[in-house]
Parts: sequence; C-alpha cells; structure tokens
Amino acid sequence: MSQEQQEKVVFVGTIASSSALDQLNVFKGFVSVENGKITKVGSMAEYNLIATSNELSGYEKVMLHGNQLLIPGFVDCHTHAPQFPNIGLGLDRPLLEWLDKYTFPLESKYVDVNFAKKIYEQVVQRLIKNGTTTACYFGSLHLEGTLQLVECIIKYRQRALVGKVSMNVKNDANYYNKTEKELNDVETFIQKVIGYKSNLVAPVVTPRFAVSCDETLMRGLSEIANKYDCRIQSHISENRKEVEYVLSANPGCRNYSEVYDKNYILNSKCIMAHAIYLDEDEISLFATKGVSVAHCPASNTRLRSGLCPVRKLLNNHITVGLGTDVSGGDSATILDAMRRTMDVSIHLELLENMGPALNFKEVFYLATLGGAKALRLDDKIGSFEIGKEFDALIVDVYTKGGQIDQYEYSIDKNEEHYLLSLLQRFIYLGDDRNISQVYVKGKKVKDFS
Ligand SMILES: Nc1nc2[nH]cnc2c(=O)[nH]1
Ligand SMILES: [Zn+2]
Repeated sequence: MSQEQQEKVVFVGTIASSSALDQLNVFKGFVSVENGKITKVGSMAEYNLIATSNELSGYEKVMLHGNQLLIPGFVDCHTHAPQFPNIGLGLDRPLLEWLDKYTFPLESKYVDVNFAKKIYEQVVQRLIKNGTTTACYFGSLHLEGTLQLVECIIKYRQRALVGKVSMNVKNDANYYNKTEKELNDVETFIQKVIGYKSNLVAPVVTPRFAVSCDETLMRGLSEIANKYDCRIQSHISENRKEVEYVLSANPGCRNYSEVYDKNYILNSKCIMAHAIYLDEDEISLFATKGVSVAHCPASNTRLRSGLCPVRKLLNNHITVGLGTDVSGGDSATILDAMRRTMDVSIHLELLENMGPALNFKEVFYLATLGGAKALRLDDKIGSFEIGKEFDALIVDVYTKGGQIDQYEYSIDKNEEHYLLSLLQRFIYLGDDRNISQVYVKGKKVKDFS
C-alpha cells in the first residue's frame, strides 16, 4: 500500500452537506476519512464517544475553529479552459457573433502546445483556489493542446471530465476539422486520457453544438461515446438566433433537441449547457432520457442570451448543476454562479411569475450534490456520505481582509441558526479568501491557512 493510501484524517467542527434539493444538514460533528474515502460521519456526541475509545488512534485530527465550515467541494459542470484569456472581454456581441469574432480566434491559438500549457497551468490552479474540486471542461479543437489540459489537472490533482472540442463545419476563423480527422483525434484523445490511468480524470465526448457539427460527425461521436462508455457534453438552446439557425438548417426537426436526438447524442450520460428555450416536449424528452442541464447564469446574462427557468426544469425532474461557462461567463467561481442563479431565479419570480425563486440552501445543493448528479459522479462525490470520496473545502467565514471580517454577529444565539448564518454569509459574500483548504480524494491540494 502506498504512503498516500494510508492517510487517516478526522475533521471535527461545523459541517454542511446537502442530501437533496430541500435537504441541507448543518451540524457540529465529524467526518473521518481513510484512503481518501469517508468512513464515518457523526454528531459531536458520537465523536466524543469514539475519541475516548482507541478507534481514532493513528488518525490525524483537524479541529475546525468556531467560524469555520467543512463543506463538499464545488462542482463546475461547464467551463471552457482555453477561453480564460478572454475573461471579461468582448461581451458586447450576441452568441454567434461573439464566437466568430472573439472565441474561435482565441481557441485557434491552442495549436501551440506551449501556449496551451502556460494557460492551462493557470486555469487549473485558479479553479482549485476558488474551491472547484471537480470541473467539466471544454478544451479546444486540438488533440495535443487538450492533452496539456489533462496533464495540468493530473499535476494539480483536480477531479475533472475533459473534452476535446469537435467541430466540422467551416467558419470565418477556419477553426474546424475534416470529419475523418476529427473522429480519429477524438478516439486518440480518449485512449490517451484512459492511458494516464488517473482515477480522477475521465474523457468526455464534446460536440461543440449543432451549429458547428453535422450529422455524420454527431453520429460518429455518439458511436465513440458508446464504445468507450463516455459522457457527452454540448450546448443547447442558449440564444434565440442560435435556435432559429439550427431549426432552419434542420427543417425536418420540430425542435432543437430533436436534432441531437436523431443523431443519438441524448442519453443519461449527456450534459447540456444552457437549455434556456426548451419547449414542453423537449423538457419531457430530457427527463425521459435522463439528460442533465448545466445552468450557466453568468454567460446567459453577459451574452444577453436569456433567463433559464431552472425551477421549472427541476420541477420536471431534470437534473441540474451549475456552470461558470468562462468566457461567456465573466467569473470562474461557483460561488458567483450560486449568487447569479439566485438573482436570475428572483427575476423570473418577479417578472414571469415563475417562482418560488431558488434560495441559498437550494443553490448550495446545485453547486455540490446537484452538480455531482449532473455529471453522474454522485456515487463518488457531492456530499459527505460513508463510502464517498472526500472532496472538501475548509471555509473560514470571518477571515481577515475578507468581505465579512468585521461582522461576526448573529441575530439570535440559537446554535443551529448561528451555524446556518455562517453558510449563508459565505454563499452571499464569500470569495477565495474564505477558502482556506481544499481537499480532493482525501488529499490536501491547497492550503491557504
Ligand atoms: N457560451 C458558449 N456557448 C457556446 N455555444 C457553442 N460554443 C459556445 C461557447 O464556447 N460558449
Ligand atoms: Zn459553454
């Protein structure tokens, strides 16, 4: 057994973890971890009992102080690693123009593996610093460049799904591949990622969207996904002009989802970003097929795409996680995605009577277990349950220099309310300064304390 596998740690303090959209547990207690896996979760009383026996001998003890929280790591269900150099730039155009003018020209640069390595080193570290223990990435069109992303993820020990982007329809930037090369490259990419033998990183088949992939490519990609039992990710119904374009290019299809469905893209291992304008038939198709949605509120607003009715999707039994969607999104942190999810949801309640708006407890679920379910990783991560792998953050709510450091105050002295107020403040006001330690599969990957 390796040194790493023998680690035994027990975390003691305030713990917050969701078991369902409407089921948040915040309590004082402990989580014990052995070989990266959670072995016990319990109350303070239970901890005191086992602490006096010799059950915890050999365990390192991490005692959280009163204003710290232990929470599951954040899951970013949708982001574009090569687009980080454009973050906060070029948001003055709607989607299709933005792609042609800003995004494809930048992504074309990742043919240069040195450039790719330099950027991806920063991207992966930045996400970990912000508490994203799992990310579902779009890479670029390039095989070698996207392998650089995989190598950085392995180096910094993030958990991830990574896709080499597939496109075979010509565009102004000449950023596409011929179909045969594309299918060969995707298969090689998958084999190489599997060849790294990482238990944290898996490949994901990634047709960019129906505008840039024809039927032959989509069908070929679906076959590859089946052959290697891979997840598939793409974009759907993000922008009205995009939907119009896809329907005009596919006159036999009643809606956008049908274009994907007839090419075998939609299944229970498929994650679709945006899904703003799905009609009732598409919503039931997603529910029946088990397609997940990555909700990306920052880019939906910044590119003026629209307001995604997340409550309606959830009420219709669609699994939803959160995505930052950099660089359509202008923020790389899931904390920000949680806040924007609440904002959009409030706007829908006020303007469209589509309430009740999602609250902070519900977006915490979406950022953790919801995201894990959307990526079909909830057997491993997303909450503190015995047998799951330990991906977690230690949060320091009143950290010096942070947004909340002077306001150590709670309106009442009830302990449960006080513990909940810690989580509430972190969600509404926190940032990376409040994330003092980050763990992936039981191992500390960042220590800012
Ligand atoms: N937001 C966003 N939407 C897309 N649709 C197709 N490609 C993209 C992309 O890179 N970003
Ligand atoms: Zn996207």
